[in-house]
Amino acid sequence: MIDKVAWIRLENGRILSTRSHGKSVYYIPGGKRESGESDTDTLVREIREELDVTITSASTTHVGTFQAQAHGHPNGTTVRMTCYAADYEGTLTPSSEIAEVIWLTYQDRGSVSPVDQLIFDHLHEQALLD
Ligand SMILES: Nc1nc2c([nH]c(=O)n2[C@H]2C[C@H](O)[C@@H](COP(=O)(O)OP(=O)(O)OP(=O)(O)O)O2)c(=O)[nH]1
Repeated sequence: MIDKVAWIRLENGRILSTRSHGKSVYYIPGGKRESGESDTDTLVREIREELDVTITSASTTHVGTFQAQAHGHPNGTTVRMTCYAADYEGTLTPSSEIAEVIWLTYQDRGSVSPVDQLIFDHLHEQALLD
């Protein structure tokens, strides 16, 4: 089980997503918990690493926890994404490992990983994602 914390950032009915160099599938920003870290610790650290902005810890709101086959891993490897909405400070600036930052809608569901498809379904049902 891969344990990840992810940032659900919705603006104008679109969700902030990233694509790493050499990949064709978009990911919701976030990453793996390191030992002893809280959800918020992981979220703040990973989002600073990926996008050079500071998540406002006090604003984090749990959106849901979703799990599915981990993209790019052998069959049977599961990724669990604990998802939070949160405000941030700074200017979104992709790190060198990120090729593209993009705002996706539900129409892009076919271009995201299996766990993100579950998240897209949830957000669309809640009328948060266009
Ligand atoms: N961040 C993120 N990871 C995702 C998403 N969807 C999805 O299947 N994953 C998967 C991809 C990998 O199969 C799995 C774990 O990735 P990995 O173990 O290769 O992660 P990594 O070394 O790059 O670690 P990290 O930077 O994310 O902490 O997480 C997503 O939307 N966002």
